[in-house]
Amino acid sequence: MIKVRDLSFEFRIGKRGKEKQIPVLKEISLDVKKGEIVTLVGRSGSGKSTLLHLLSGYLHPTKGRIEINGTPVEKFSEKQWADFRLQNIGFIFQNFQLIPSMTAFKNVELPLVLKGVPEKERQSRVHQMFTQVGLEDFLDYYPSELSGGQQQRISIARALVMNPPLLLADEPTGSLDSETEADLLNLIQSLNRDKGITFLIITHDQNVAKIGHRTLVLKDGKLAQEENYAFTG
Ligand SMILES: Nc1ncnc2c1ncn2[C@@H]1O[C@H](COP(=O)(O)OP(=O)(O)OP(=O)(O)O)[C@@H](O)[C@H]1O
Repeated sequence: MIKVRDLSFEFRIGKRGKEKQIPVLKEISLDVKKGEIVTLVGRSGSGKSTLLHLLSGYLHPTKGRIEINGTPVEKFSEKQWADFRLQNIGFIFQNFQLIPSMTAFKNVELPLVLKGVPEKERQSRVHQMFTQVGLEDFLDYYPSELSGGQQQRISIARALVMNPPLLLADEPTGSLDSETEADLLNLIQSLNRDKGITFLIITHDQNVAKIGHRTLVLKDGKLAQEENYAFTG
Protein backbone atom coordinates (compact mmCIF):
# COMPACT_ATOMS: atom_id res chain seq x y z
CA MET A 1 0.00 0.00 0.00
CA ILE A 2 2.90 2.32 0.84
CA LYS A 3 6.35 1.78 -0.62
CA VAL A 4 9.08 4.30 0.17
CA ARG A 5 12.63 4.01 -1.14
CA ASP A 6 15.68 6.06 -0.14
CA LEU A 7 13.55 9.01 0.84
CA SER A 8 15.40 12.07 2.05
CA PHE A 9 14.00 15.42 3.07
CA GLU A 10 15.54 18.64 4.27
CA PHE A 11 13.90 21.92 5.18
CA ARG A 12 15.56 25.04 3.79
CA ILE A 13 15.37 28.09 5.99
CA GLY A 14 16.80 31.59 5.85
CA LYS A 15 17.22 34.17 3.09
CA ARG A 16 18.34 33.35 -0.43
CA GLY A 17 22.10 33.02 -0.63
CA LYS A 18 22.26 32.43 3.11
CA GLU A 19 20.02 29.37 3.11
CA LYS A 20 20.52 26.75 5.76
CA GLN A 21 19.52 23.13 5.24
CA ILE A 22 17.92 21.15 8.03
CA PRO A 23 18.03 17.45 7.16
CA VAL A 24 15.06 15.65 8.72
CA LEU A 25 14.82 12.29 6.91
CA LYS A 26 17.86 10.43 5.61
CA GLU A 27 17.37 7.77 2.95
CA ILE A 28 14.41 6.12 4.56
CA SER A 29 12.85 2.97 3.09
CA LEU A 30 9.50 1.70 4.30
CA ASP A 31 6.79 -0.75 3.29
CA VAL A 32 3.25 -0.82 4.64
CA LYS A 33 1.28 -3.76 3.30
CA LYS A 34 -2.39 -3.71 2.42
CA GLY A 35 -4.49 -4.47 5.49
CA GLU A 36 -1.77 -3.60 8.01
CA ILE A 37 -1.90 -1.21 10.92
CA VAL A 38 1.55 0.31 11.31
CA THR A 39 2.29 2.70 14.13
CA LEU A 40 5.11 5.22 13.98
CA VAL A 41 6.78 6.55 17.10
CA GLY A 42 9.79 8.76 17.79
CA ARG A 43 10.81 11.74 19.89
CA SER A 44 9.30 15.14 19.34
CA GLY A 45 11.08 16.67 16.35
CA SER A 46 12.19 13.32 14.93
CA GLY A 47 10.29 13.94 11.70
CA LYS A 48 7.10 11.88 12.05
CA SER A 49 4.76 14.61 10.81
CA THR A 50 7.23 15.48 8.06
CA LEU A 51 7.06 11.88 6.83
CA LEU A 52 3.25 11.98 6.85
CA HIS A 53 3.28 15.26 4.92
CA LEU A 54 5.58 13.69 2.32
CA LEU A 55 3.24 10.70 2.01
CA SER A 56 0.31 13.02 1.40
CA GLY A 57 1.95 15.48 -0.97
CA TYR A 58 1.98 18.52 1.31
CA LEU A 59 5.79 18.40 1.22
CA HIS A 60 7.95 17.15 -1.64
CA PRO A 61 10.98 14.88 -1.20
CA THR A 62 14.51 16.18 -1.63
CA LYS A 63 15.34 12.70 -2.93
CA GLY A 64 13.78 9.27 -3.20
CA ARG A 65 10.66 7.46 -4.35
CA ILE A 66 7.16 7.07 -2.92
CA GLU A 67 4.53 4.66 -4.23
CA ILE A 68 1.02 4.62 -2.79
CA ASN A 69 -1.52 1.99 -3.79
CA GLY A 70 0.70 1.08 -6.74
CA THR A 71 1.10 4.63 -8.05
CA PRO A 72 4.41 6.55 -8.04
CA VAL A 73 3.49 9.92 -6.56
CA GLU A 74 6.71 11.80 -5.88
CA LYS A 75 6.56 13.77 -9.13
CA PHE A 76 2.85 14.66 -8.86
CA SER A 77 1.71 18.25 -9.42
CA GLU A 78 -0.52 19.91 -6.78
CA LYS A 79 -3.58 19.16 -8.90
CA GLN A 80 -2.63 15.48 -9.30
CA TRP A 81 -2.06 15.24 -5.56
CA ALA A 82 -5.43 16.81 -4.78
CA ASP A 83 -7.24 14.27 -6.98
CA PHE A 84 -5.15 11.37 -5.72
CA ARG A 85 -5.67 12.25 -2.05
CA LEU A 86 -9.41 12.48 -2.46
CA GLN A 87 -9.55 8.96 -3.93
CA ASN A 88 -6.86 7.18 -1.98
CA ILE A 89 -6.10 8.70 1.40
CA GLY A 90 -8.21 9.58 4.41
CA PHE A 91 -6.77 11.77 7.18
CA ILE A 92 -7.34 11.88 10.91
CA PHE A 93 -5.79 14.64 13.01
CA GLN A 94 -5.34 15.23 16.72
CA ASN A 95 -7.55 18.32 16.63
CA PHE A 96 -10.17 16.75 14.31
CA GLN A 97 -10.12 19.68 11.82
CA LEU A 98 -13.86 19.73 11.34
CA ILE A 99 -15.41 22.86 9.85
CA PRO A 100 -17.13 24.60 12.79
CA SER A 101 -19.83 26.33 10.71
CA MET A 102 -21.03 23.05 9.16
CA THR A 103 -23.14 20.35 10.79
CA ALA A 104 -21.67 16.89 11.31
CA PHE A 105 -23.62 15.73 8.23
CA LYS A 106 -22.21 18.54 6.04
CA ASN A 107 -18.67 17.88 7.26
CA VAL A 108 -18.86 14.23 6.25
CA GLU A 109 -20.61 15.06 2.98
CA LEU A 110 -17.95 17.57 1.91
CA PRO A 111 -15.52 15.19 0.13
CA LEU A 112 -18.46 13.81 -1.89
CA VAL A 113 -19.52 17.33 -2.87
CA LEU A 114 -15.95 18.09 -3.96
CA LYS A 115 -15.97 14.93 -6.06
CA GLY A 116 -19.31 15.84 -7.68
CA VAL A 117 -21.23 12.84 -6.34
CA PRO A 118 -25.01 13.28 -6.93
CA GLU A 119 -27.11 14.31 -3.93
CA LYS A 120 -29.10 11.10 -3.50
CA GLU A 121 -25.97 8.97 -3.42
CA ARG A 122 -24.35 11.49 -1.04
CA GLN A 123 -27.27 11.15 1.37
CA SER A 124 -27.09 7.38 1.45
CA ARG A 125 -23.30 7.21 1.76
CA VAL A 126 -23.19 9.78 4.57
CA HIS A 127 -25.95 7.96 6.50
CA GLN A 128 -24.07 4.70 6.07
CA MET A 129 -20.90 6.31 7.49
CA PHE A 130 -22.76 7.69 10.53
CA THR A 131 -24.10 4.21 11.25
CA GLN A 132 -20.62 2.77 10.93
CA VAL A 133 -19.15 5.17 13.50
CA GLY A 134 -22.23 4.85 15.75
CA LEU A 135 -23.46 8.46 15.54
CA GLU A 136 -26.78 8.17 13.64
CA ASP A 137 -28.45 10.50 16.14
CA PHE A 138 -25.98 13.36 15.71
CA LEU A 139 -26.31 14.27 12.02
CA ASP A 140 -27.50 17.82 12.68
CA TYR A 141 -25.12 18.68 15.50
CA TYR A 142 -22.38 21.24 15.02
CA PRO A 143 -18.82 20.22 16.02
CA SER A 144 -18.96 22.52 19.08
CA GLU A 145 -22.01 20.57 20.32
CA LEU A 146 -20.15 17.25 20.25
CA SER A 147 -17.64 15.69 22.65
CA GLY A 148 -14.03 15.18 21.59
CA GLY A 149 -14.61 11.47 21.00
CA GLN A 150 -17.72 12.18 18.93
CA GLN A 151 -15.87 14.80 16.89
CA GLN A 152 -13.09 12.33 16.20
CA ARG A 153 -15.67 9.74 15.05
CA ILE A 154 -17.13 12.34 12.70
CA SER A 155 -13.66 13.05 11.35
CA ILE A 156 -13.18 9.30 10.77
CA ALA A 157 -16.52 9.18 8.94
CA ARG A 158 -15.32 12.07 6.76
CA ALA A 159 -11.98 10.34 6.17
CA LEU A 160 -13.74 7.14 5.06
CA VAL A 161 -16.67 8.45 3.05
CA MET A 162 -14.75 8.26 -0.23
CA ASN A 163 -13.77 4.64 0.55
CA PRO A 164 -10.02 5.28 0.54
CA PRO A 165 -7.87 2.17 1.02
CA LEU A 166 -5.43 4.06 3.28
CA LEU A 167 -5.84 6.16 6.42
CA LEU A 168 -3.05 8.37 7.73
CA ALA A 169 -3.47 9.50 11.31
CA ASP A 170 -1.44 12.05 13.28
CA GLU A 171 -1.96 11.58 17.04
CA PRO A 172 -5.61 10.55 16.56
CA THR A 173 -6.30 10.17 20.28
CA GLY A 174 -4.06 13.00 21.49
CA SER A 175 -7.03 15.11 22.61
CA LEU A 176 -9.10 12.30 24.16
CA ASP A 177 -9.41 10.86 27.65
CA SER A 178 -8.37 7.24 28.14
CA GLU A 179 -11.87 5.73 27.98
CA THR A 180 -12.74 7.57 24.77
CA GLU A 181 -9.33 6.64 23.42
CA ALA A 182 -10.05 2.94 24.01
CA ASP A 183 -13.39 3.26 22.14
CA LEU A 184 -11.70 4.94 19.24
CA LEU A 185 -8.93 2.35 19.04
CA ASN A 186 -11.61 -0.35 18.93
CA LEU A 187 -13.25 1.47 16.03
CA ILE A 188 -9.93 1.70 14.17
CA GLN A 189 -9.24 -2.00 14.73
CA SER A 190 -12.72 -3.02 13.56
CA LEU A 191 -12.43 -0.86 10.42
CA ASN A 192 -9.11 -2.55 9.73
CA ARG A 193 -10.47 -6.04 10.38
CA ASP A 194 -13.85 -5.72 8.67
CA LYS A 195 -13.05 -3.37 5.80
CA GLY A 196 -9.37 -4.14 5.25
CA ILE A 197 -8.42 -0.48 5.57
CA THR A 198 -4.69 0.12 5.97
CA PHE A 199 -3.57 2.50 8.71
CA LEU A 200 -0.36 4.41 9.34
CA ILE A 201 -0.64 6.07 12.72
CA ILE A 202 1.75 8.52 14.36
CA THR A 203 1.63 8.47 18.11
CA HIS A 204 3.36 9.27 21.37
CA ASP A 205 1.00 6.99 23.22
CA GLN A 206 1.89 3.43 24.09
CA ASN A 207 -1.77 2.31 24.01
CA VAL A 208 -2.08 3.52 20.43
CA ALA A 209 1.29 2.11 19.38
CA LYS A 210 0.17 -1.30 20.67
CA ILE A 211 -2.64 -1.65 18.14
CA GLY A 212 -0.08 -1.69 15.33
CA HIS A 213 0.76 -5.01 13.75
CA ARG A 214 4.19 -3.40 13.65
CA THR A 215 5.68 -0.33 15.28
CA LEU A 216 8.41 1.69 13.59
CA VAL A 217 10.70 4.14 15.36
CA LEU A 218 12.04 7.28 13.73
CA LYS A 219 15.38 8.33 15.18
CA ASP A 220 18.16 10.55 13.84
CA GLY A 221 16.44 10.71 10.46
CA LYS A 222 16.35 6.91 10.10
CA LEU A 223 13.68 4.25 10.62
CA ALA A 224 14.03 1.14 12.73
CA GLN A 225 11.71 -1.58 14.01
CA GLU A 226 10.67 -1.04 17.59
CA GLU A 227 13.16 -2.22 20.18
CA ASN A 228 12.05 -1.33 23.66
CA TYR A 229 11.15 2.21 22.71
CA ALA A 230 10.78 4.26 25.90
CA PHE A 231 7.45 6.10 25.84
CA THR A 232 7.16 9.33 27.77
CA GLY A 233 3.97 10.88 29.15
N1 LIG B 1 8.52 24.49 8.24
C1 LIG B 1 9.67 24.10 8.82
N2 LIG B 1 10.82 24.75 8.58
C2 LIG B 1 11.98 24.33 9.11
N3 LIG B 1 12.09 23.26 9.95
C3 LIG B 1 10.98 22.59 10.25
C4 LIG B 1 9.70 22.96 9.70
N4 LIG B 1 8.76 22.10 10.18
C5 LIG B 1 9.44 21.22 10.98
N5 LIG B 1 10.75 21.51 11.03
C6 LIG B 1 11.79 20.76 11.75
O1 LIG B 1 11.81 19.42 11.27
C7 LIG B 1 12.02 18.50 12.32
C8 LIG B 1 10.91 17.45 12.31
O2 LIG B 1 9.67 18.03 12.64
P1 LIG B 1 8.33 17.16 12.71
O3 LIG B 1 7.21 18.09 12.99
O4 LIG B 1 8.23 16.31 11.51
O5 LIG B 1 8.62 16.23 13.99
P2 LIG B 1 7.63 15.26 14.78
O6 LIG B 1 8.40 14.01 15.02
O7 LIG B 1 6.33 15.15 14.08
O8 LIG B 1 7.45 16.05 16.15
P3 LIG B 1 6.21 16.05 17.20
O9 LIG B 1 6.17 14.67 17.77
O10 LIG B 1 6.64 17.08 18.20
O11 LIG B 1 4.98 16.43 16.44
C9 LIG B 1 12.10 19.33 13.60
O12 LIG B 1 13.45 19.51 13.92
C10 LIG B 1 11.47 20.64 13.22
O13 LIG B 1 12.03 21.70 13.93
